[in-house]
Amino acid sequence: MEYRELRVPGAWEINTRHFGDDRGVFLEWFKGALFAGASGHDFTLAQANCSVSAAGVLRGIHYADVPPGQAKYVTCAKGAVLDVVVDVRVGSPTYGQWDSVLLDDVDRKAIYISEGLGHAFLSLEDGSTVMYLCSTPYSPEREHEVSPLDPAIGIAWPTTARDGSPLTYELSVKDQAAPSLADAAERGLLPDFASTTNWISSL
Ligand SMILES: Cc1cn([C@H]2C[C@H](O)[C@@H](COP(=O)(O)OP(=O)(O)O[C@H]3O[C@@H](C)C(=O)[C@@H](O)[C@H]3O)O2)c(=O)[nH]c1=O
Repeated sequence: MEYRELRVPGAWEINTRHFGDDRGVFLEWFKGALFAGASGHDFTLAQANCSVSAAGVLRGIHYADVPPGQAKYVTCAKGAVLDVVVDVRVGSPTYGQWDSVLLDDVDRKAIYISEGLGHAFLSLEDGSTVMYLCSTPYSPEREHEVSPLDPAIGIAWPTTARDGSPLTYELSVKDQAAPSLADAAERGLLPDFASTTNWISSL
């Protein structure tokens, strides 16, 4: 396994090692001790999620109030998604910046998104199946969203699917109504960088 910190500090790309044989393939996509050693983040599993999305489905940008926040360790078991991390931590040196990792059933990478960061993904194929481990249980009243199409963030979402066909973005009603990053900041909805990093280092 190889770990690479992304342009947004607190987010990592994880490259997995594949063992292929006549039966198919085997791989480890999460190893707690190795990951903690590489990243300094001691990930404790509280919940595991799965979502299945048609091509063009765009979920996010989502984040949870810190503390405790919700760290996520994400992979794509089937299909392909462009997975994006956005720095929504007010006061962060990389505030408003984003980075992405292609998660698919070929490279079988994973991405880690620490507490206080925004997370979104776009499905590039029908039936894309995203599996993610969460550090805290779902708490709807503590979960927030920022528009994934906010031009000030400027995420370069792909316009074509894996097979080259054009994509029409499909967002939930909640995500369609999500504020811009600037609006969320003005309304005091965003995590604070200093308290987030203090909280993580106390874990
Ligand atoms: C996220 C979540 C949703 N739900 C329910 C609430 C709702 O009825 C239904 C669909 O929820 P949502 O529309 O919020 O699902 P979705 O838009 O897929 O939300 C997810 O997006 C990605 C980008 C993330 O990072 C996740 O943490 C999560 O926020 O599932 C749970 O029961 N548990 C959960 O952990």
